[in-house]
Amino acid sequence: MGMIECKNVSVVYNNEVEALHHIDLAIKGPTITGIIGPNGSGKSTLLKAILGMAQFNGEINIDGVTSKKFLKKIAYVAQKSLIDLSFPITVKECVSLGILPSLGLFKRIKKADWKRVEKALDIVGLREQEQRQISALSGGQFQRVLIARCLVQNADYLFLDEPFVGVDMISEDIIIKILKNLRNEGKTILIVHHDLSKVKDYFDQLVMLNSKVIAAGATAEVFNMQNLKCAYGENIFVDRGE
Ligand SMILES: Nc1ncnc2c1ncn2[C@@H]1O[C@H](COP(=O)(O)OP(=O)(O)OP(=O)(O)O)[C@@H](O)[C@H]1O
Repeated sequence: MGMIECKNVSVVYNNEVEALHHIDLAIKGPTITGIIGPNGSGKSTLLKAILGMAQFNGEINIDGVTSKKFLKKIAYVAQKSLIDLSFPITVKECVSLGILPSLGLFKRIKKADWKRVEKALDIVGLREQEQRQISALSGGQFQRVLIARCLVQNADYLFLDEPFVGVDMISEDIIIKILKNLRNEGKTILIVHHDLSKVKDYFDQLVMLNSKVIAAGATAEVFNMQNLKCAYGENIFVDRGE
């Protein structure tokens, strides 16, 4: 239980940008695994490939089964920039969307489900804000709403893309504590992350990317100067014109 395997996975966008190059990985849960690497190194693409949102060559299995059959078991929070905050919906309604994947077509949300929504709002500390519009929240509060939605979904796998960007320290602390609890309950959590200062505190495993896998494994073994230089070496920024 809790094994994500990528075998010889490559992703090429528009026949020209090779975002991932022959990725071989085995991530064993329960874990909070950080995916780090410079801009454009394929971090988001790796999550999207596992989720079936990016076309790939190679093979991706979860618990030994092709990942496409697993989509219901993965809760996913995309990069914040991709989410429409102006959508007119309350905090509580937004969290209740996490119930939909497990709900049959045209079935209504039951009382017990609303209780789960309320419990999730308690955990992220937003119960008192449940009737507010999401557009009125701070970045950190909104990220907590998205975490609450994942809690309601009760997925075995949780993928978060840059969850701490534009998030205040209090929210970040609340979120990381929740994630550590989830890991301790047996979940497998993958986080795309760019702030290297927190890596040792947050992640028990790391995948260091630069289109290829530079290193992967326990944070204590992978997070060293040699690997960092290999992943973040000067040339990559120049090559990509950034
Ligand atoms: N939909 C797309 N179409 C074309 N090219 C894409 C697409 N998505 C990503 N790319 C390119 O693929 C490469 C990897 O992108 P990706 O977003 O996976 O990297 P990243 O490491 O998550 O970057 P960042 O840290 O900037 O978010 C980049 O060169 C990017 O420009």
